[in-house]
Amino acid sequence: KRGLPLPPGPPRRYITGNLHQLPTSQPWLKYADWAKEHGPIISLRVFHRTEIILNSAKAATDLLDARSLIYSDRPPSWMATLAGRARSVFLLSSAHPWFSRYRKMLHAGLSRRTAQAQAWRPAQELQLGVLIRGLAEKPEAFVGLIRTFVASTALKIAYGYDVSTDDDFFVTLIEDGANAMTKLIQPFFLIEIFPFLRFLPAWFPFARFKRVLQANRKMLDDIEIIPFEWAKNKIETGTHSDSFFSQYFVPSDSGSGHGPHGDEEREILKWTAGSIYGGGAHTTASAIASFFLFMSTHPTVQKRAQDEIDAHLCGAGRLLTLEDQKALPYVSALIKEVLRSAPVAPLGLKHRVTQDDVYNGLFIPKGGTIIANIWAIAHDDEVYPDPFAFDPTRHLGENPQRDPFDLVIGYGRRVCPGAALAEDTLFLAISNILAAFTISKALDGEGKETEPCVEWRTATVTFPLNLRCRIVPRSPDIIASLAVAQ
Ligand code: HEM
Repeated sequence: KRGLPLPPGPPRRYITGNLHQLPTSQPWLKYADWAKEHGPIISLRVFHRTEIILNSAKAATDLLDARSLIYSDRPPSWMATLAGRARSVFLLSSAHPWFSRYRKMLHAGLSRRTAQAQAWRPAQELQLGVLIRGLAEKPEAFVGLIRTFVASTALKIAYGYDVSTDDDFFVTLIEDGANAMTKLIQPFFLIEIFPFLRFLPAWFPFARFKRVLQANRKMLDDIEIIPFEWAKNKIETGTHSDSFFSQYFVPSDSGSGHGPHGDEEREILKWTAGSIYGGGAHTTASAIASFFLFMSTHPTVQKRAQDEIDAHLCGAGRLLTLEDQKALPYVSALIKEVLRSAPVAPLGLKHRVTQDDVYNGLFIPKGGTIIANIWAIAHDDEVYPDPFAFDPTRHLGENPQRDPFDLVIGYGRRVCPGAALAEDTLFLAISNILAAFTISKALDGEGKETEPCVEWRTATVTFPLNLRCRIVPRSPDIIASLAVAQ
């Protein structure tokens, strides 16, 4: 195998490889350009590390899905290990004995088919009411309202916790911890290339990362520990409400839970419950925010979706529920088109291959990092003709184009365990926002429409940049029905 060529890619320098060419802004665009030049699978080298980027759905599913047994590991992150986060759901090695236990627990707790998942409906619908009322009262604050909606949904489902205000204690705790982690990892990336640096003593001049880590360690640990202790206390005092946490913490002999039996199971519950906010909040917020942007730029699409909803509701001023989904195919197609046009995680999360492999005559070396360029896959004109047109009808009819949902939620044994929950939350939020409001371009000081910025932030989970819209109520009935329900 080792005699075969690596996937092609841009020319490298002798020692540093492609380091000088790594794009710092929206790297998925540059990778897609390189794929046009070199083919759908490209490789980059940074010092001695190889990164393989898969830019087509076929390559991603052939390798990450069909050969998932060897393609589902994560590249080790020394900074994350030093920060005590190597056991987080997102980073845990697929070879670790806890890996399948995490996956099983999340699958059972979040999958749509289980009875447990039905228990999340009231939480989703309650938070939805808060969102719609908030949009009616303070439309200019819509970005904050979206963030509160997803945070409240995630924390209610994970721990049974009610988010109270905009500066909620748990949300601030988790967000500050996650921001600190991002800031910690980026500037010290050399430790990932030269792991021996981790042995430097903290006082050593080049070991500033160790001192910074030590200073932040407690804040990072608190992300999972404080909600864990809060939820545990609620159960012990009999004041809890049903949640993912309570289902696994309440003892199995009580008849209502699956109770953890020891320290190890509690530790597993700590990480899995923590991953619901970590995996679900920013991703769902990103998709809802992109929906607002596309509605402001595509009034005809918005009108067609609203007409479909109005015809279905026949004047009944009520909230739409998941039972209405089947009757609203255009709205469902619109949601797919949002996820395709603006993939929430344009490069997914990195995988690692655990054995030497060969694909189409190309050598994929053991230990190589594998990246699915989800953005390129979702904009591949062989799968989605005219890929930059925002057109929900591509997902309708007898021969719909490939369902983007299957391509944007990751691959193989790492596929997103919250996908069904995300799909339900997005349907509830988007269909009801369309029923109750019309979204258009923001107005300037003279009352004229301004052109929106159609760009997304460079991050693992992206978000529209400088998002501004005008939101006007169109169904006072729906908003009023919420007040009555309250
Ligand atoms: C629009 C919404 C969402 C999108 C597009 C999305 C997408 C993704 C992607 C691309 C991955 C990486 C998979 C891979 O490595 O191949 C992932 C992982 C993950 N997602 Fe989601 N996600 C969404 C919502 C959610 C929700 C609501 C939750 C939790 C309730 C969640 C929890 C997770 C977790 C825990 C992982 C890590 C899985 C692992 O490493 O084994 N996600 N998601």
